[in-house]
Amino acid sequence: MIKVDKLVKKIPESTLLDHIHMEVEEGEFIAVIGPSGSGKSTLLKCLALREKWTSGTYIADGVDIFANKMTGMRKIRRECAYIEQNPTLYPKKTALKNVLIGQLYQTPIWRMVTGMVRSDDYMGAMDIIEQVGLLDKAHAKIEQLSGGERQRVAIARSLAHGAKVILADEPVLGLDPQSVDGVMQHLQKLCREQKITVIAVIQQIELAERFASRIIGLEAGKIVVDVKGRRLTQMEKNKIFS
Ligand SMILES: Nc1ncnc2c1ncn2[C@@H]1O[C@H](COP(=O)(O)OP(=O)(O)OP(=O)(O)O)[C@@H](O)[C@H]1O
Repeated sequence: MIKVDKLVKKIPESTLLDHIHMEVEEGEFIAVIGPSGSGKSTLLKCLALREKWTSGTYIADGVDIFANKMTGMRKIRRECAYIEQNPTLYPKKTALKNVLIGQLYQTPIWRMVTGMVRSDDYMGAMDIIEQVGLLDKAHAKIEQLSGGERQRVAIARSLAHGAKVILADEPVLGLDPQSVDGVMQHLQKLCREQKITVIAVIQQIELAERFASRIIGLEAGKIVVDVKGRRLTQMEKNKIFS
């Protein structure tokens, strides 16, 4: 579904990503791990086209993104959602309103201007809120929600926006253990049940092993470990955190 080949990201002083090759299937839950400064966030931003690539090829669902610039970029913008650590949400609006705002991207302009919400938009947003386990918080304002719940609203908003791939940058950093499990469980469920693809930067190896279907280890901008469906060996951990 996604094929990245020879992705290089350079800045004048150094090479941040060095010949990254990855093939990602629909419904995979990939945890990207690695030491600080190894290029994890840069990788996610490059996949979301928030960072310019120095070179490389990027194919999504058979579309060569850089060869078909306009359609390719539109496809990535629409289908690949980048979720920051502290996602920007409207604090005074409810979880439902925030998700509906995501959905409005797919709504005709006149509806956005008039603010008219169709009942099927409302139902769709509620369905998505249910998928991330926040039905009981749908009418709560963002400022009343915990960090983990806000993360889940951001995930729901990107799904409402039509995302098929969620690129989450440290979605559980700084959350309490219960919220960490809640966010990870819901990401896992989206992959398994909705065939959403998740690529998330996860700092703790134990969490990556418990929830992700695949672990990619980065070190100095290179993929040094790529394993599916199993724990890391001590040797693999040493390779990443040498
Ligand atoms: N736009 C930029 N200009 C200059 N240096 C950058 C830029 N973006 C990232 N870097 C540097 O590139 C390296 C990789 O950054 P990145 O944020 O991708 O690492 P990371 O693995 O996500 O780190 P952390 O775990 O600390 O968040 C770092 O040394 C960072 O300082």
